[in-house]
Amino acid sequence: MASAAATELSHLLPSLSRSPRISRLAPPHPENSHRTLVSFSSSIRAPTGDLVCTRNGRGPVVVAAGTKHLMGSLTKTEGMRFAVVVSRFNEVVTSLLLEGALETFRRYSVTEENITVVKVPGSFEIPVVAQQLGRSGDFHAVLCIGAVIRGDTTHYDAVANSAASGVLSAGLNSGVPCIFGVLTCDDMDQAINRAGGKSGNKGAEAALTAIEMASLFRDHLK
Ligand SMILES: Nc1c(NC[C@H](O)[C@H](O)[C@H](O)CO)[nH]c(=O)[nH]c1=O
Ligand SMILES: CC(=O)[C@@H](O)COP(=O)(O)O
Repeated sequence: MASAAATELSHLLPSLSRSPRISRLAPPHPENSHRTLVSFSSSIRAPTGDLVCTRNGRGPVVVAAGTKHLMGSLTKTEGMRFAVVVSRFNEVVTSLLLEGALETFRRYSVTEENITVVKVPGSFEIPVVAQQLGRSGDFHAVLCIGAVIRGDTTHYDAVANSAASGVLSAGLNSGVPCIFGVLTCDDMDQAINRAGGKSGNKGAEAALTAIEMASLFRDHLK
Protein backbone atom coordinates (compact mmCIF):
# COMPACT_ATOMS: atom_id res chain seq x y z
CA MET A 1 0.00 0.00 0.00
CA ALA A 2 1.23 3.52 -0.73
CA SER A 3 0.59 4.41 2.96
CA ALA A 4 2.72 1.38 3.98
CA ALA A 5 5.49 2.54 1.65
CA ALA A 6 5.14 6.15 2.62
CA THR A 7 6.96 7.72 5.60
CA GLU A 8 6.78 11.36 6.83
CA LEU A 9 10.29 12.84 6.24
CA SER A 10 9.85 16.56 6.79
CA HIS A 11 13.21 16.70 8.64
CA LEU A 12 14.88 15.57 5.39
CA LEU A 13 13.31 18.25 3.22
CA PRO A 14 16.11 20.92 3.56
CA SER A 15 18.83 18.48 2.40
CA LEU A 16 16.93 17.08 -0.52
CA SER A 17 17.62 18.00 -4.12
CA ARG A 18 14.70 19.10 -6.19
CA SER A 19 13.44 16.94 -9.04
CA PRO A 20 10.79 17.51 -11.69
CA ARG A 21 7.25 18.12 -10.47
CA ILE A 22 5.03 15.09 -10.30
CA SER A 23 1.32 15.67 -10.68
CA ARG A 24 0.07 12.19 -9.85
CA LEU A 25 0.94 8.53 -9.65
CA ALA A 26 -0.06 6.06 -12.37
CA PRO A 27 -3.84 5.92 -12.89
CA PRO A 28 -5.72 2.98 -11.34
CA HIS A 29 -4.81 -0.21 -13.16
CA PRO A 30 -5.19 -3.85 -12.18
CA GLU A 31 -1.46 -4.19 -11.61
CA ASN A 32 -1.54 -1.03 -9.50
CA SER A 33 -4.58 -2.12 -7.48
CA HIS A 34 -2.38 -2.61 -4.41
CA ARG A 35 -1.37 1.04 -4.63
CA THR A 36 -3.43 4.05 -3.55
CA LEU A 37 -3.83 6.72 -6.22
CA VAL A 38 -2.66 9.99 -4.68
CA SER A 39 -1.99 13.39 -6.21
CA PHE A 40 1.40 15.03 -5.67
CA SER A 41 1.99 18.75 -6.09
CA SER A 42 5.78 18.64 -6.02
CA SER A 43 8.56 16.15 -5.48
CA ILE A 44 12.16 16.03 -4.26
CA ARG A 45 14.58 13.13 -4.01
CA ALA A 46 16.17 11.82 -0.82
CA PRO A 47 19.92 11.02 -0.74
CA THR A 48 18.79 7.37 -0.72
CA GLY A 49 17.18 7.92 -4.14
CA ASP A 50 13.69 7.63 -2.66
CA LEU A 51 11.10 10.02 -4.04
CA VAL A 52 9.81 12.49 -1.42
CA CYS A 53 6.60 14.21 -2.48
CA THR A 54 4.44 16.94 -1.01
CA ARG A 55 0.87 15.66 -1.14
CA ASN A 56 -1.33 18.68 -1.82
CA GLY A 57 0.47 20.63 0.95
CA ARG A 58 -0.24 17.91 3.50
CA GLY A 59 3.46 17.39 4.22
CA PRO A 60 6.10 15.23 2.53
CA VAL A 61 5.75 11.50 2.03
CA VAL A 62 8.20 8.98 0.59
CA VAL A 63 6.87 6.88 -2.24
CA ALA A 64 8.43 3.42 -2.38
CA ALA A 65 11.70 3.63 -4.34
CA GLY A 66 10.59 0.85 -6.71
CA THR A 67 11.17 2.89 -9.88
CA LYS A 68 9.39 1.50 -12.93
CA HIS A 69 11.49 1.34 -16.11
CA LEU A 70 9.62 0.91 -19.38
CA MET A 71 11.21 -0.10 -22.70
CA GLY A 72 9.87 -1.63 -25.90
CA SER A 73 10.78 -5.18 -26.77
CA LEU A 74 12.26 -6.47 -30.05
CA THR A 75 10.99 -10.01 -29.48
CA LYS A 76 7.23 -9.46 -29.09
CA THR A 77 6.31 -8.71 -32.70
CA GLU A 78 3.37 -11.12 -33.01
CA GLY A 79 0.36 -9.25 -34.40
CA MET A 80 2.33 -6.04 -34.98
CA ARG A 81 1.36 -4.11 -38.11
CA PHE A 82 3.72 -1.67 -39.83
CA ALA A 83 3.36 0.83 -42.64
CA VAL A 84 6.44 1.81 -44.62
CA VAL A 85 6.29 5.08 -46.58
CA VAL A 86 9.03 5.13 -49.24
CA SER A 87 10.12 7.98 -51.49
CA ARG A 88 10.78 7.06 -55.13
CA PHE A 89 13.15 10.01 -55.50
CA ASN A 90 16.76 8.62 -55.52
CA GLU A 91 15.19 5.17 -55.80
CA VAL A 92 18.63 3.61 -56.30
CA VAL A 93 19.14 4.42 -52.61
CA THR A 94 15.62 4.16 -51.19
CA SER A 95 15.11 0.69 -52.67
CA LEU A 96 18.17 -0.50 -50.73
CA LEU A 97 16.88 1.15 -47.56
CA LEU A 98 13.51 -0.54 -48.06
CA GLU A 99 15.20 -3.90 -48.63
CA GLY A 100 17.12 -3.48 -45.38
CA ALA A 101 13.96 -2.59 -43.50
CA LEU A 102 11.95 -5.53 -44.84
CA GLU A 103 14.79 -7.94 -44.11
CA THR A 104 14.93 -6.67 -40.54
CA PHE A 105 11.17 -7.10 -40.13
CA ARG A 106 11.57 -10.68 -41.42
CA ARG A 107 14.44 -11.40 -39.03
CA TYR A 108 12.33 -10.21 -36.11
CA SER A 109 9.35 -12.36 -37.16
CA VAL A 110 7.06 -9.60 -38.36
CA THR A 111 4.46 -11.29 -40.56
CA GLU A 112 4.77 -10.14 -44.20
CA GLU A 113 1.00 -9.75 -44.41
CA ASN A 114 1.25 -7.20 -41.58
CA ILE A 115 3.52 -4.87 -43.57
CA THR A 116 2.09 -2.25 -45.95
CA VAL A 117 4.50 -0.41 -48.27
CA VAL A 118 3.34 2.95 -49.67
CA LYS A 119 5.37 4.67 -52.40
CA VAL A 120 5.41 8.50 -52.71
CA PRO A 121 7.15 10.76 -55.28
CA GLY A 122 9.64 12.41 -52.91
CA SER A 123 10.55 12.87 -49.27
CA PHE A 124 8.49 16.04 -49.12
CA GLU A 125 5.38 13.90 -49.63
CA ILE A 126 6.22 11.42 -46.87
CA PRO A 127 4.77 13.27 -43.82
CA VAL A 128 1.20 13.75 -45.04
CA VAL A 129 0.97 10.06 -45.95
CA ALA A 130 2.62 8.99 -42.70
CA GLN A 131 0.12 11.03 -40.69
CA GLN A 132 -2.82 9.56 -42.62
CA LEU A 133 -1.55 6.03 -42.04
CA GLY A 134 -0.97 6.77 -38.36
CA ARG A 135 -4.45 8.18 -37.95
CA SER A 136 -6.01 5.11 -39.66
CA GLY A 137 -5.48 3.10 -36.48
CA ASP A 138 -4.33 0.18 -38.62
CA PHE A 139 -0.64 0.30 -37.71
CA HIS A 140 1.54 0.09 -34.59
CA ALA A 141 4.24 2.24 -36.20
CA VAL A 142 4.95 4.00 -39.49
CA LEU A 143 8.46 3.76 -40.95
CA CYS A 144 9.42 6.64 -43.27
CA ILE A 145 12.18 6.02 -45.84
CA GLY A 146 13.75 8.56 -48.19
CA ALA A 147 17.03 9.93 -49.46
CA VAL A 148 17.55 13.67 -49.75
CA ILE A 149 20.82 14.43 -51.53
CA ARG A 150 22.22 17.92 -51.83
CA GLY A 151 22.26 19.52 -55.29
CA ASP A 152 23.35 22.92 -56.58
CA THR A 153 20.66 24.96 -54.87
CA THR A 154 19.20 25.38 -51.40
CA HIS A 155 16.27 23.15 -52.33
CA TYR A 156 17.98 20.41 -50.32
CA ASP A 157 17.46 22.34 -47.09
CA ALA A 158 13.78 22.87 -47.78
CA VAL A 159 13.14 19.22 -48.53
CA ALA A 160 15.30 17.80 -45.74
CA ASN A 161 13.95 20.12 -43.07
CA SER A 162 10.36 19.66 -44.21
CA ALA A 163 10.70 15.89 -44.19
CA ALA A 164 12.19 15.85 -40.69
CA SER A 165 9.72 18.24 -39.10
CA GLY A 166 6.88 16.69 -41.07
CA VAL A 167 7.56 13.16 -39.88
CA LEU A 168 7.87 14.46 -36.32
CA SER A 169 4.50 16.21 -36.62
CA ALA A 170 2.90 13.13 -38.17
CA GLY A 171 3.82 11.12 -35.08
CA LEU A 172 2.70 13.79 -32.65
CA ASN A 173 -0.58 14.42 -34.51
CA SER A 174 -1.49 10.76 -35.01
CA GLY A 175 -0.22 9.39 -31.69
CA VAL A 176 1.48 6.57 -33.58
CA PRO A 177 5.29 6.33 -33.70
CA CYS A 178 6.52 7.68 -37.04
CA ILE A 179 10.16 6.73 -37.52
CA PHE A 180 12.52 8.99 -39.46
CA GLY A 181 14.48 6.77 -41.86
CA VAL A 182 15.22 9.55 -44.36
CA LEU A 183 18.85 10.02 -45.36
CA THR A 184 20.04 13.62 -45.71
CA CYS A 185 23.39 13.50 -47.51
CA ASP A 186 25.80 15.81 -49.26
CA ASP A 187 26.42 13.35 -52.10
CA MET A 188 25.46 9.97 -53.48
CA ASP A 189 28.47 8.19 -51.97
CA GLN A 190 27.33 9.16 -48.48
CA ALA A 191 23.87 7.85 -49.29
CA ILE A 192 25.03 4.52 -50.71
CA ASN A 193 27.33 3.98 -47.73
CA ARG A 194 24.27 4.29 -45.48
CA ALA A 195 22.05 2.06 -47.60
CA GLY A 196 24.02 -1.13 -47.10
CA GLY A 197 27.56 0.15 -47.55
CA LYS A 198 30.30 0.62 -44.96
CA SER A 199 28.08 2.71 -42.70
CA GLY A 200 25.41 0.05 -42.51
CA ASN A 201 21.80 0.21 -43.63
CA LYS A 202 19.80 3.02 -42.06
CA GLY A 203 16.61 1.44 -43.31
CA ALA A 204 17.36 -1.68 -41.27
CA GLU A 205 18.21 0.45 -38.22
CA ALA A 206 14.99 2.42 -38.58
CA ALA A 207 13.00 -0.81 -38.77
CA LEU A 208 14.45 -1.86 -35.40
CA THR A 209 13.41 1.50 -33.97
CA ALA A 210 9.92 0.97 -35.38
CA ILE A 211 9.63 -2.43 -33.68
CA GLU A 212 10.82 -1.10 -30.32
CA MET A 213 8.55 1.93 -30.41
CA ALA A 214 5.57 -0.17 -31.51
CA SER A 215 6.16 -2.45 -28.52
CA LEU A 216 6.63 0.45 -26.10
CA PHE A 217 3.34 2.01 -27.17
CA ARG A 218 1.33 -1.25 -27.43
CA ASP A 219 2.70 -3.00 -24.34
CA HIS A 220 3.32 -0.11 -21.95
CA LEU A 221 1.77 3.21 -22.96
CA LYS A 222 -1.77 2.38 -24.10
N1 LIG B 1 15.72 16.58 -54.38
C1 LIG B 1 15.07 15.58 -53.68
C2 LIG B 1 13.70 15.51 -53.60
N2 LIG B 1 12.94 16.46 -54.20
C3 LIG B 1 11.53 16.29 -54.47
C4 LIG B 1 10.65 16.61 -53.27
O1 LIG B 1 10.75 15.61 -52.26
C5 LIG B 1 9.19 16.71 -53.68
O2 LIG B 1 8.79 15.49 -54.24
C6 LIG B 1 8.96 17.82 -54.68
O3 LIG B 1 9.48 19.02 -54.13
C7 LIG B 1 7.48 17.99 -55.00
O4 LIG B 1 6.74 18.24 -53.83
N3 LIG B 1 13.09 14.53 -52.89
C8 LIG B 1 13.83 13.56 -52.26
O5 LIG B 1 13.28 12.67 -51.62
N4 LIG B 1 15.20 13.62 -52.33
C9 LIG B 1 15.84 14.59 -53.02
O6 LIG B 1 17.10 14.61 -53.06
C1 LIG C 1 17.35 17.84 -52.47
C2 LIG C 1 17.02 18.46 -53.77
O1 LIG C 1 15.94 18.95 -53.98
C3 LIG C 1 18.13 18.57 -54.76
O2 LIG C 1 18.60 17.27 -55.05
C4 LIG C 1 17.69 19.25 -56.04
O3 LIG C 1 18.88 19.48 -56.76
P1 LIG C 1 19.22 21.02 -57.15
O4 LIG C 1 19.44 21.77 -55.88
O5 LIG C 1 20.51 20.94 -57.98
O6 LIG C 1 18.06 21.55 -57.96
